[in-house]
Amino acid sequence: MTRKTVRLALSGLGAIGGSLLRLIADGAQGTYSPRGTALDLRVVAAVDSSGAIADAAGIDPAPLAAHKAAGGRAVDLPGVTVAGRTVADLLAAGVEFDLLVEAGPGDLETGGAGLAAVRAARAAGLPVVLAAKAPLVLAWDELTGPGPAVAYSACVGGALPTVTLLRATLTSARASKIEAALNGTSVYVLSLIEDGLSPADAVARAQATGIAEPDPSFDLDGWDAACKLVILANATLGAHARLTDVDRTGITDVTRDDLLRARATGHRIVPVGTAVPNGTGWRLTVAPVALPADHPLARMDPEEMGVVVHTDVAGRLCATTREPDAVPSAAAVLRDILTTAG
Ligand SMILES: NC(=O)C1=CN([C@@H]2O[C@H](COP(=O)(O)OP(=O)(O)OC[C@H]3O[C@@H](n4cnc5c(N)ncnc54)[C@H](OP(=O)(O)O)[C@@H]3O)[C@@H](O)[C@H]2O)C=CC1
Ligand SMILES: N[C@@H](CC=O)C(=O)O
Repeated sequence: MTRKTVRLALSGLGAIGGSLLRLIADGAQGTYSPRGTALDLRVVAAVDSSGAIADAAGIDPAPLAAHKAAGGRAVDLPGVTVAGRTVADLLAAGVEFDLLVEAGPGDLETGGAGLAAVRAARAAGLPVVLAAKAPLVLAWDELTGPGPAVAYSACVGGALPTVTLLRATLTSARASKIEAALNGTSVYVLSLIEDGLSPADAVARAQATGIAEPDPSFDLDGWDAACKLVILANATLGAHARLTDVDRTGITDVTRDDLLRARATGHRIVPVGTAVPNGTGWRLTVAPVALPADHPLARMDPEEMGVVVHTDVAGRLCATTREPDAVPSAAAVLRDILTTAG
């Protein structure tokens, strides 16, 4: 049997990065890639807002996760070498790794440190697994074009393999409409508001689970859902869409009265990203929509996300995922690591 050590650099050590470290520490990956290679995952470098650290022998993932969960800075972890501030600094310092995981914050204007890290890794010939969506949305053609692999399933609905599912379905069918409720925070927050929580308390609850973005307006104003819709449409419909193509309305104007009134008429207001053909391309919208109560996305529980694809010959496909915290998305990152590196 083939056995392989995969040296990881992990950029971003928050909800996703920390969950991933714990999954690796627990051996949750089994030890096999989908191709049957036995993999030993070794974290040899890590980056947070304090800087970049490295240890060629491997940074023990459990103590690093515990150190971060306790509010520590990566550069203060005992026994590691500090190698600058960024992934590019790691590479310039000669730190060797086989794959970059990018799980830092997203900057939708410039791509920020995340896009810079992805570019540095790929320029060095290294594949990348993304949890951060901004690099992909801003540089779709570049990151999905020639060059080292970029895997991104965690960017489009956590552990729900939306891209794989839609690509398989659309191999022999044409989509007439895609509906995607893939911003878990908005679904959760609206459910809590409907239950009587204030918007501020509902957002605080979402933040406590680890699913909300560092800046929750990224969720509440529909940016995260718009990113996911762009990625989904580009990956499965060949849409060549950009963020500016999405007609976007967030959930901040939805009141408890709106939610209760919808219920009283047999509907539920759900934040939905929709793609429908508009002649030559696709019209993309993100907005809270009053769906009939028997619609698959209206039947989701507060911790679920889901996607529905309406097709010409393959029927209507629906899939949902229940994700009460960041762990399932970290599992999606792990799945991409095993698939890419194995
Ligand atoms: N949370 C979730 O459920 C999901 C999140 N994502 C995406 O994953 C990414 C991370 O999300 P999440 O873990 O929740 O976010 P967190 O805010 O929990 O963590 C962000 C991490 O990035 C670090 N960071 C900040 N600036 C930099 C920088 N310049 N270089 C490297 N690291 C930096 C932070 O450092 P420090 O610890 O020092 O503050 C922190 O460790 C986001 O892009 C998000 O959209 C995708 C799927 C699901
Ligand atoms: N903030 C996002 C996290 C995953 O992408 C969400 O709420 O779905």
